[in-house]
Amino acid sequence: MNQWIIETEHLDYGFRKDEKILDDINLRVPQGSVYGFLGPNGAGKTTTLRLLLGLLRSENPNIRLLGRQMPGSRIDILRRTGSLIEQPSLYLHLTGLENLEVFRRAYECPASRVGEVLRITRLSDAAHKRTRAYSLGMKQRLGIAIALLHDPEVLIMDEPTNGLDPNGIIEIRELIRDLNRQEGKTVLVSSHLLTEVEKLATHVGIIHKGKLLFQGTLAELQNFQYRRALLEIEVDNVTRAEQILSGRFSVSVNGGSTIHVGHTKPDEAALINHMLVGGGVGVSRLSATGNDLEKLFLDIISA
Ligand SMILES: Nc1ncnc2c1ncn2[C@@H]1O[C@H](COP(=O)(O)OP(=O)(O)OP(=O)(O)O)[C@@H](O)[C@H]1O
Repeated sequence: MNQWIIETEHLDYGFRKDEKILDDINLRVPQGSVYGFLGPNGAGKTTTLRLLLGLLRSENPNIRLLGRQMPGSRIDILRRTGSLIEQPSLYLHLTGLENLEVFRRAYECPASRVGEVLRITRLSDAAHKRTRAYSLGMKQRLGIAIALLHDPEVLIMDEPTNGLDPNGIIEIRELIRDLNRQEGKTVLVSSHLLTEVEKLATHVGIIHKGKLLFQGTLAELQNFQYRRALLEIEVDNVTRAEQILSGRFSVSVNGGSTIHVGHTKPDEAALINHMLVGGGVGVSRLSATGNDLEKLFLDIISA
């Protein structure tokens, strides 16, 4: 089978004839990955995920999940795919366990699966509590538990941490990590939070205004970022600092007492500081700019 668990080829979509909400999206989600699908509000994340799941119909559906074509093999695909799009639909007057039991019967899963998904989502202790009394994070985890009932190979989640407090965000992050590493699930998860994706994803796709601006491993994204990173250094002798560093680094003087050193790797800051101080230059400030994903993301979308 193809190494891509989820794949789209030149996927376009518009809600009306003359609009393009999605423009030439070529998603490549590798088997075993946690793929962070990043983009600001309105970028087209939910629309893409709905198309993948057959919840929206494209005229030109070049979509493959698990090596099968959507929507032609929809039933087959959905048997092997779990999803949480927006809020889970729960019966609030029922307990967590009763909710799971309703869906378990509907999906015709073995009875033993309920206890397993409660354990995986760390809801065993709350199983007998009415879901009305669940926190938002617990409701999300129960939604994920429902999505896991039929033991899918792939999980597709749309902004599962939206609206959660920091603790709830950490719990969902840990759950996704466990699902990937311990349960072997490939996970496609959308988010508008770069910091979240950075902590969680092995692969990243960045979407903006319906276009996929970047796709690759997290390391590739970070390499791209380092090429753009600058070290900003405040020194007491700009001329001397430039002499010391320019044989080895790309240095520019930024007026006054500040120099910029480009193309530095994260571990080179200490070496640069050492070289300057060793050469008799006083360093009063040394900081990395453009060295976080947030900045990189802004660079990409404004390019
Ligand atoms: N049912 C619909 N009818 C018409 N336009 C829609 C519909 N659903 C979404 N859109 C539009 O499609 C674009 C992409 O929306 P989408 O929900 O896919 O973005 P998103 O990246 O998921 O953002 P958000 O996080 O805000 O949901 C937006 O401009 C949105 O207004």
